[in-house]
Amino acid sequence: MSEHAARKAPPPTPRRDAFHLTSCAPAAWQDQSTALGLTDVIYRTAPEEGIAKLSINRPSLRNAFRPTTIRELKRCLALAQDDLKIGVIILTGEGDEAFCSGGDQSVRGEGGYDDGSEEAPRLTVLDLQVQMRRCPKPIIAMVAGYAIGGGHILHMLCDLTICAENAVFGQTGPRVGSFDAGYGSSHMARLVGQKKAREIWFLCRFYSAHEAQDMGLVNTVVPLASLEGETLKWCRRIMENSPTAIACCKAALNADEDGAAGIMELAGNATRLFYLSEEGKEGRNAFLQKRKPAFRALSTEMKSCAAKRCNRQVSSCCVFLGLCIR
Ligand SMILES: CC(C)(COP(=O)(O)OP(=O)(O)OC[C@H]1O[C@@H](n2cnc3c(N)ncnc32)[C@H](O)[C@@H]1OP(=O)(O)O)[C@@H](O)C(=O)NCCC(=O)NCCSC(=O)CCC(=O)c1ccccc1C(=O)O
Repeated sequence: MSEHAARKAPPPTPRRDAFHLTSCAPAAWQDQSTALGLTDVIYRTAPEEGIAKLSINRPSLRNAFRPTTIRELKRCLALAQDDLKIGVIILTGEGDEAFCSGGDQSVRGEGGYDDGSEEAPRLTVLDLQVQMRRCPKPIIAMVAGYAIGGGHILHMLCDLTICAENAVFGQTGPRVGSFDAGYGSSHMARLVGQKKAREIWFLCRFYSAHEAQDMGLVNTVVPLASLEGETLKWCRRIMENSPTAIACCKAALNADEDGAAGIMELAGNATRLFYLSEEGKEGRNAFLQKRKPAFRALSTEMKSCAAKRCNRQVSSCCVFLGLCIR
């Protein structure tokens, strides 16, 4: 085997990781689009499996988005986020030609995109980007064909990207008089590094699926015919794991890039978990019962020393803080 081929060969799957046994079978999708009155997006769910699929439905325009598309994507993402049965969300485009070719240039007006459906034309895709970052559930981009411009940024903002061999990635902003100075720049640089990010933006070249994988833009490349099966396999594996741990991992991985808003997401998870604790509930109960809270008297008889430094019984607060009061 040549040195190059050896470098390219996928590492053997460790035997104790049964990922290769996870099913690639088609999902039993339920199409919710008609009930929701959608025109630009198809919203499907497989509730038994906990998977939702949002698909941009403008294939004749390579799935370019207009304000209506973004509004529908935001609505469907909110539905998937709030649906307790859903644990993982796929974002894709209808057809094999394109994931998304970015903003629909035919409705690009003076101050933003304007298809007559919004009061004030603006760049509503930025709201969708923030919503994707804040969604506690993993979002997987399933990319066939072109992911270009604002469409490329949407795939980058997904937590994972599974793409077909026919996928093509790139920015065209500086060619068409646009740029994304937000996540489209900072997050790209985190994914591919500063030099490569400058190359992508300054040259507006297109990159193949394997080039994108080598740059760290995508997680895996599969034959087009296997794209949905492989994506479902990743979804099913995620669904086997702890949703709270995954939500906290996502918030943690976003936190440093998202500043105070990122820390807030992570900290919100900590507060929610604290609400579930005896100590958290005691504060609420004491207020409602108009008495002084007895935080330190809680659970002393129930918990043994987590630090295993003594055989004493300690309060839940000491267990959490790792304190051992001798
Ligand atoms: C994607 C292509 C490379 C595909 O090429 P090809 O397969 O040969 O197909 P075509 O014949 O070109 O296209 C078929 C048909 O679709 C129309 N079309 C394709 N893309 C668009 C589009 N983006 N807008 C409108 N129409 C589109 C095309 O005109 C054809 O129509 P016909 O009537 O049949 O002729 C190629 O299509 C291509 O290069 N497309 C343009 C890609 C592009 O430049 N996109 C816009 C980039 S800028 C952007 O997305 C900004 C987005 C935004 O809102 C934003 C703003 C500010 C900050 C951040 C953002 C953000 O993050 O998104």
